[in-house]
Amino acid sequence: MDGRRHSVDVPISRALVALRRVRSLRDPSTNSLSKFSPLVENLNWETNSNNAITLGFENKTKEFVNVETGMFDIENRRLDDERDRHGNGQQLYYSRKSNAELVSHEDSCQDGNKGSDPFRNMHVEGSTIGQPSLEMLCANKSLSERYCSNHRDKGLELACVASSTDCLEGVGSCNEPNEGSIHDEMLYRNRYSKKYQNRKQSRSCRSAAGDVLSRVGSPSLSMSDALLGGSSCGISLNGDEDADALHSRQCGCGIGHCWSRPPRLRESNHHLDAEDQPFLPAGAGEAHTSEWRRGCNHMNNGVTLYSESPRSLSQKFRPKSFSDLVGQNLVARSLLSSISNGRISSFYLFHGPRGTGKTSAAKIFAAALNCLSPDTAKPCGHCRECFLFFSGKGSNVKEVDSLKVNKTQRIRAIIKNAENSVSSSPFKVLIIDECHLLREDTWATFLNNLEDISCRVVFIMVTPDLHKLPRSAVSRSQRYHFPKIKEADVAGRLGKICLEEGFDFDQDALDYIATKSNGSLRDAEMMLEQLSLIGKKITMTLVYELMGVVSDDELFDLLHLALSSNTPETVKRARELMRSRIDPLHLVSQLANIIMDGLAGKCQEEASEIPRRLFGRSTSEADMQQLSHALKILSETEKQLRMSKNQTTWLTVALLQLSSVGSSLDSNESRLCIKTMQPRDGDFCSTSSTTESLKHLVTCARDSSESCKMGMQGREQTLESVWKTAAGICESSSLKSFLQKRGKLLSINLRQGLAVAELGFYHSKYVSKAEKKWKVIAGALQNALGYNVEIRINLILDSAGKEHAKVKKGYFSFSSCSRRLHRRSQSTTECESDPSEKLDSISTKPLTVDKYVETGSSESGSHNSHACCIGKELVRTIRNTDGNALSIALMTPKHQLGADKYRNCGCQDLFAPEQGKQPGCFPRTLKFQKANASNTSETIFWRTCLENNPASAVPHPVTQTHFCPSDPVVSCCRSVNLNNSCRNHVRLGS
Ligand SMILES: Nc1ncnc2c1ncn2[C@@H]1O[C@H](COP(=O)(O)OP(=O)(O)OP(=O)(O)O)[C@@H](O)[C@H]1O
Ligand SMILES: [Zn+2]
Repeated sequence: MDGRRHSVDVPISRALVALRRVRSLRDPSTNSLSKFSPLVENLNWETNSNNAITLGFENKTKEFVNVETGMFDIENRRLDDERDRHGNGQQLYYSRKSNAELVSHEDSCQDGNKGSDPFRNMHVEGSTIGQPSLEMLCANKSLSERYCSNHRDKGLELACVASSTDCLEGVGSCNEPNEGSIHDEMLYRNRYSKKYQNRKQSRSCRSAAGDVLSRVGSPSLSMSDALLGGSSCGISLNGDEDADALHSRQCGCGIGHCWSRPPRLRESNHHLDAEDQPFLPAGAGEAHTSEWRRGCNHMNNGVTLYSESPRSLSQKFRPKSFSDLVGQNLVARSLLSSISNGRISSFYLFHGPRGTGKTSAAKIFAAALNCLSPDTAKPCGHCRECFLFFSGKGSNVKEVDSLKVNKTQRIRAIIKNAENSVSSSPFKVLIIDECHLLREDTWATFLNNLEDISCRVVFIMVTPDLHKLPRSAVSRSQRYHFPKIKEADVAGRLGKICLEEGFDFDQDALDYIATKSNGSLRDAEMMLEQLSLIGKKITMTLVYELMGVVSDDELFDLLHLALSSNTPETVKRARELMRSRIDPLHLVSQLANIIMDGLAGKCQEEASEIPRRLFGRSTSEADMQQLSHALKILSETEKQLRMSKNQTTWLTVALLQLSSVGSSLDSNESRLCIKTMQPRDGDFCSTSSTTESLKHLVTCARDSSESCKMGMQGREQTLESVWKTAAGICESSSLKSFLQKRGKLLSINLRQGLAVAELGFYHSKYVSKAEKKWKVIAGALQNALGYNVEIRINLILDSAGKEHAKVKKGYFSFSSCSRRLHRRSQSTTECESDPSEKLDSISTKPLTVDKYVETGSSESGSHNSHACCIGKELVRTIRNTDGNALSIALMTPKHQLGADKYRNCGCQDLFAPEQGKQPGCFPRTLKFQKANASNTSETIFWRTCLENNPASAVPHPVTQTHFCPSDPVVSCCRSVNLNNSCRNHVRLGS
């Protein structure tokens, strides 16, 4: 029997009993299982053919993997060796014992539990653990049949099919009198998992065995896990406040001094060597080991080491060799050749987008560094080092939680321990994932020590955010960039996975997933997994449904309607889509993608079809312009949608604007519209496409062209619907009906997150009523739009300058005052980002029309000529930088008033005193000073931009209001700079 593995066929219940006994073998003096740790470590489980599980108490052995069977094959050697050293100086030996001795051992254990220390005088040697003895130990033999099944057929080394409760029943029958049952233990642990953490420290041995046992009860338990319950704890948790749940599962051994035991049989017991020295200091944390192991049952060579099934496709198909790494050939080649050339650096930095294989590559590289194979294809997966690594038993490679090493002492200790623990293995490798989370001082300590680190210690830091790392760290590392994985590679990998997993699929669907994965193979695998769980064939429709995106056909349809200004249908279709499933943000990005493809069609053959599908004919330069304009609008809209609560409305607004530039249906007329929009020096200067479009929206309202009318219809609808929504939000029903009947939303102008809403009321008394309720109205609009709102309340006059009950379409509105409502958070940010916005945010106070200054300008022929396209009469309002209306200029002879009016209010003609001109007679260049204005920056200039008299232009001070009556749209530019171009502007009327 010597030199053979000693395994006995024993039903699982008995095995549990045996383990339970082990659990009960605490050293009463130290509450530690240390003396028996080898017993636990060397438990060997196997299935046998008669529905039983073999439990073997092994001696320390020389072990290797039998590649054919995929099993551990352990050559037992008698270990007449000192296994442990008890605290009282007595030595504990064990190897084989007669059954009788074993029984007495058990008895003594029980005795021990009753108070005496059974180990003190124990000397177990040369005994054979046999079935009879275990049967004697097992209280309930019949349970064994229930709990065990033959898993060899399934290629599993060990899996207990019994539920954990069942297993516990069996165990329960063997409860020691003075120990809580495992059931209790688990309940306790479940309920008080936190407390358990602390408790664990004091009674680590007991919980360790408990761990082993509880995991035996789990259907997903792997043999290796059971074995690793002890051996995987490369980190001693003793005294570590950071002990985490992972450790409660993994590091069950709690055998504090198993690390400090002097190494024996170094060559033959490699994985024990690993434990000889704590590679990491207490609390450094070891992460993901179990995850790594979980994925290890699909090694390249087909060796199945673990029966536990991986939790996800990602885990299952985690690359185990450089050849498994997809799309990172350059990195793989470089790392391999550094190994073959023996040029190993002590600090590697793997960076790149998420899910591109950085962590996997780090592990593969670590394994390759220690691989003993003479081949260049490393890691081989066969040699002892590879086995230890992939089985999770080795301790030469550690993955460290960056949050847990984030202390100067810790990182120092890690380095020190790594140095000290260098053993027969070529390298000690530390992988620190998410290393951008390390603090500056941790980095500093690390870098300071880097020079002195042994050449056999290798650090691999992994991060997706290189820019968050200190420059000094980056420059001292061997840097490897992991680029996004190409779509074709992702699709190829998905195809392989599908074939291997037996999924039914359409290649189109996989291609689409690849496109959507943004170069992250993990994202693609996750998506594939979700789709596979639906249990149908993986098709495009399924992908669309799951992703909440619309099909290309639907997209083309919608885009075609929008671009051809088919307003009613566009609105209808957009609503349908958004009502059904689509996320507006998704839709915007899909539309943008199609347009980009269409624009790329000029150079890409396959994409050239897109404009054709959109415009229904071969495309012109104008179409391309329209597409690029549409793209701008969509990109603006995307930003707005992120801030908006009312995404559907804004998306509809955006769609209706897509046709606003150079509609292919009616490009000439449309260009007319655009022409009126062209900003000139000193006029509008916003480059925002949305603002442009909204200007256009307003401009088109006055334009009689057919295409503009079509667009107008949609815009009116949208404004109406926004107004309706806003009115609906008002609580008071009288206000609701007042707003609906007496007012309307004339325009909305978006500007840097602020929606300037022009409201029109048909009578001055309504205007004053609206004035009184401005806060409620602004609040309602803010809710409806999801923006900070500035409202401008306008009196709508008819063409004869009279107030009237109903406004005619296309007529001009007159500004009277302005209010602004800011959401606090946004206004703060805006103020910080843009000084000019500070001025805006000041005006959160109610604003009043402080002075009306009327001035005649009859001699200005250009006024009238331009006014004709907006109505016969024109009133212009001048506002100060706060948006307060300072003056209103009525531009018709009928309303001409003498200069005395404005003189009365503190305004004066700029040149009149010097040039002897009568105030009011020189309307081209006038200076209005706000009454009682103490701050000269509030000086407002009103300049008529008569092209035939440029000399009338005054030099612009830094802050001024600039009117340009030659523009049919009344404009007020604030904060005009010296170059005569606006930094900011407000539209006063439309
Ligand atoms: N290049 C790749 N080749 C093969 N599989 C990959 C690759 N990249 C990612 N994967 C898959 O994605 C999973 C996660 O990969 P990994 O953790 O290595 O990515 P990562 O770049 O480190 O991501 P993160 O930065 O989020 O940690 C792997 O288990 C594997 O299934
Ligand atoms: Zn190897």
